[in-house]
Amino acid sequence: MNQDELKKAAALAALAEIEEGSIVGVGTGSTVNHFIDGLAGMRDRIRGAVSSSEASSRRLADHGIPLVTLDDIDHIPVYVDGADEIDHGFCMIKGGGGALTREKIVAAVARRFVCICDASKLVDTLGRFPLPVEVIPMARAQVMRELTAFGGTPKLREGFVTDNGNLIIDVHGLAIDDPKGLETRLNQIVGIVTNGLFAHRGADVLLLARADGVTRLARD
Ligand SMILES: O=C(CO)[C@H](O)[C@H](O)COP(=O)(O)O
Repeated sequence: MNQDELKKAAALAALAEIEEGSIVGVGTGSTVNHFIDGLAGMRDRIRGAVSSSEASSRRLADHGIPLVTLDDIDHIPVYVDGADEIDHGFCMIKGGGGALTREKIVAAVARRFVCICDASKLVDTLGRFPLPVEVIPMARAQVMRELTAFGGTPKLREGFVTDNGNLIIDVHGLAIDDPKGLETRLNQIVGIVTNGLFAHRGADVLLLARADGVTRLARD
């Protein structure tokens, strides 16, 4: 199985996590695209979806899945999303697709976060994947100086603008031995909208695809 086939296997396994008649929280990325395609097959059994990006919204709409906004609801039973890295405590780095802010917002409204990954995403320590941060454009130089002081090497994602009209800076070389602490400290930097550490709100369930099948792991 290649990596995309593994992503698809994890994504389709997540369909079993969806509650009948519910609103589904939907993340962003190539793994989630497989999930959306699978969700289309059960669209008559859900009320609709809350999307975390324009790209996912378009794909959901193309499948005829009704879109719901957070103004219309007060909770989501299940949010399904991928990750760039996930550790054994279910803390994640997300934002490789640049949708981290809306992903964090939708995840915050969800009762359960179901993370769908191929096995290459499971790591002992987060940080080999550069940490994305979404930044207000006028603050970019100052934020880069602050991120350098954290010991990382910040690089602007050239030619990329988020769905919110902001920039993404990818921070290379961070040793993330305290994901919750770093998430909190990065949140203090003025000009950063969101950082890609999902540690305080980590995953609750991990569906991890390997060549011999998908394993369901639940947080204690
Ligand atoms: O956080 C994300 C998008 O902002 C994605 O979940 C993450 O980048 C994983 O993407 P893929 O499923 O394409 O490997």
